[in-house]
Amino acid sequence: MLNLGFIRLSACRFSPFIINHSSSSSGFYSSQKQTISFALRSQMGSFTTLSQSSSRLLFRQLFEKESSTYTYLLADSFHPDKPALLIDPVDKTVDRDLSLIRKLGLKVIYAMNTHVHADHITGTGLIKDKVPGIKSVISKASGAKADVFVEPGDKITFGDLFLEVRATPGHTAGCVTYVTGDGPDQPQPRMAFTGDALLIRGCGRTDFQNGNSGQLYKSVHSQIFTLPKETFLYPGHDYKGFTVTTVGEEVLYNPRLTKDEETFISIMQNLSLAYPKMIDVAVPANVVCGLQDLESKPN
Ligand SMILES: N[C@@H](CCC(=O)N[C@@H](CSS)C(=O)NCC(=O)O)C(=O)O
Repeated sequence: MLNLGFIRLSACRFSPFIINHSSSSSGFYSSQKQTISFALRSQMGSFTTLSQSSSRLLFRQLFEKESSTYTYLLADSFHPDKPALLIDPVDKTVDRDLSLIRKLGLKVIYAMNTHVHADHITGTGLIKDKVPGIKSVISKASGAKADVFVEPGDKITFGDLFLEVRATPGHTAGCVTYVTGDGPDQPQPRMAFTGDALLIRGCGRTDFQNGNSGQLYKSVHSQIFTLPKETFLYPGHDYKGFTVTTVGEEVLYNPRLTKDEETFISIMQNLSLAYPKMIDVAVPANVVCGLQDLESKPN
């Protein structure tokens, strides 16, 4: 088990305002530790609280419109270095993302991918060119190049916060979901960055890159649906304008994954989706960290 850092406990401060994540929208700021006291929770896991601690976790959901991809920026804003990471950066929006990171005074230490993408080129290679010392991260099972290879159960630490790695294969063999830490000083409710394993009211397709519908069904059920129902789920894409969901919502309303496994496999076999337009360019680039034209550069 890899632990990429040291986790320290820290004190919490409390500020009395109301936040309702169930109606949150893109770019909303998430919190570090919402207290459970005075909380109202529905069956779907939407969550309203009348008090919360001030924000250790700085969180931004960023969008790349051509591929409808979400990139996520997370940082420990209480730590003196403000260490930050990006999940699933896109080549076309690297300058925007790095400019935001500079403006917020963050030090980005990891550029992470949930999997080898087929529809866009990762921004990781460009970011490595522009940010000295940053480390690229991907799962060992992906077979792609990176500085750090993660496996299920590993922790990725940034300041006093961390992400846990869960294997969610099926869209690709190496797909992982990054979940915020479990513990009193980690953001509550937890947040899971599901890549293309789970989409809002959908899931990743399984018809290329060693996709496997049965594996996707089992991994989502065992690694995502077992999280607390109020856990926020942030997908790698959305094609309908949605931004966030919860475990509770998807367990009730996901039109594919609420079915039994046999029906799910049949649904997936009959999706008849067009192949991603960029697949022949994107996959070869992404297995080398988006650096296919820069082979002399480090990964
Ligand atoms: N039209 C887009 C690709 C759309 C697509 O296939 N999305 C993937 C995730 S990116 S590989 C997917 O799994 N979709 C599932 C679904 O149900 O839509 C393009 O040409 O790039």
